[in-house]
Amino acid sequence: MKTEDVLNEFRKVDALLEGHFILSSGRRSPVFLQKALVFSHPETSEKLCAALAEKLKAQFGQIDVVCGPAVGGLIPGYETARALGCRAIFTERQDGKMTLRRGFDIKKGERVVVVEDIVTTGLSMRETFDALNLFDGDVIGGACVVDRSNGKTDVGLPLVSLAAVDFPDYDANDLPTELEAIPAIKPGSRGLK
Ligand SMILES: O=P(O)(O)OC[C@H]1O[C@H](OP(=O)(O)OP(=O)(O)O)[C@H](O)[C@@H]1O
Ligand SMILES: O=C(O)c1cc(=O)[nH]c(=O)[nH]1
Ligand SMILES: [Mg+2]
Repeated sequence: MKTEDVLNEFRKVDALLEGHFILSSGRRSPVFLQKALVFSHPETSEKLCAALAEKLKAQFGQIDVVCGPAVGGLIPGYETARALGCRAIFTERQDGKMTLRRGFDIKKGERVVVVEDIVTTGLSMRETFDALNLFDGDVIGGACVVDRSNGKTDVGLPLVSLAAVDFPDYDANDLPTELEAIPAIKPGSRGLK
């Protein structure tokens, strides 16, 4: 699948939003990919994640465990694991800190990949690597459906993306006038009370 094919899946379900958005990192953007709308269609999720799994196999070879960070990584993580025929686990935030809970374990020698929906600054991916590195097993890399940094983000390990785009984002204290004029909304779950 090409980047345009992936973006078309977002357009089809009106999930390529325009406005003023507060991203997980706190940065602001006039564009937001509302992945939850895309992943509410199981056949679309299956198609996207099967394509991502092919890229993962080509990059990493054997993969034993896929970890999808909650909330956004849950569905793509599970669906990619299904395509790979491996185990699916997830991390979640506990008092804001990305954590592996619920009795999930990673055995020595198991090769683990983190699958995110979206990567922008890569902070969530790095936090997930840190959470997983407290366990046995080898965290070998990451993947995402859309890389909003167009390949520029360094997550510290190899990163595979199904689509790479260059959507603008800004420091909250340095907004263009057209964004300042629109009230900001925060669609993601980081910091939710
Ligand atoms: O690369 P980053 O700058 O970290 O941004 C990407 C992260 O932002 C979103 O999560 P968010 O924390 O908004 O919550 P969600 O998973 O509930 O959407 C998305 O699911 C990624 O995890
Ligand atoms: O950076 C983010 O938080 C982010 C951007 C985006 O387009 N979609 C999303 O779910 N999160
Ligand atoms: Mg997330």
